[in-house]
Amino acid sequence: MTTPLLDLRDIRKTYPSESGPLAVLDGVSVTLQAGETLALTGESGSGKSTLLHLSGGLDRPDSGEVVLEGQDIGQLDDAARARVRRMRIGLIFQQFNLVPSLSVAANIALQARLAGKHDPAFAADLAARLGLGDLLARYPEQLSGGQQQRVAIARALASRPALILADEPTGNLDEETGDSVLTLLLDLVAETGAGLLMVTHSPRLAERLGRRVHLSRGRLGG
Ligand SMILES: Nc1ncnc2c1ncn2[C@@H]1O[C@H](COP(=O)(O)OP(=O)(O)OP(=O)(O)O)[C@@H](O)[C@H]1O
Repeated sequence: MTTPLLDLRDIRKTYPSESGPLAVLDGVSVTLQAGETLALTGESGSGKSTLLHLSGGLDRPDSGEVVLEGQDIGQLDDAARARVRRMRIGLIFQQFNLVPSLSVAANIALQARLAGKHDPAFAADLAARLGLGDLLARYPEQLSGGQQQRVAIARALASRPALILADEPTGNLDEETGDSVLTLLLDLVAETGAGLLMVTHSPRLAERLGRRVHLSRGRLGG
């Protein structure tokens, strides 16, 4: 059997709250193979972003394993997890986290450069496909929210990640642009053999991915 790209095993995560510990994830297990696309749905506050953060090694579970390409990244220290993230993962979060002092072109190239994988032709192709070709010399503050979101997507993809983690990646785009950006994401997953775990509130968008799981009361259902 091939090693899964991402294997979440019995993940538990609790946050402190005024009314005592809040068990956000209460035994979550799911597997993603390379080349697969998985939609994660669930009500607001159900723990979708928490699960995405754990999958990307931005946080650690209280218990359970986050196994990326055979390695339990929950066991790694912060520096080692940051390295795995830089080299293997593309993050597209709701806060775009663009660097204000860098141009669009430099923002797009940033992670790929840090990973030693910058490919100018690929970066330019991504920018063009995301409709950013005329904006490369601008700075993030000179962009609309939807344009910033597309820069964040280009940056995440430019390093050719094995795993793409996306939190409402088309949330700031109108329906038509969102649909074409999702098409691009799916095309790139198909072209590069990456895996995609995508949070969405939209059943219509979730329907376009290969598999769907729903998070409710700390557990995953189909
Ligand atoms: N750092 C934190 N400290 C305490 N509680 C937190 C923390 N992060 C998240 N929570 C709580 O955990 C629960 C799950 O949050 P999370 O952001 O994962 O949900 P979500 O499903 O992504 O929500 P949304 O769809 O609204 O983005 C919420 O009740 C939230 O208030």
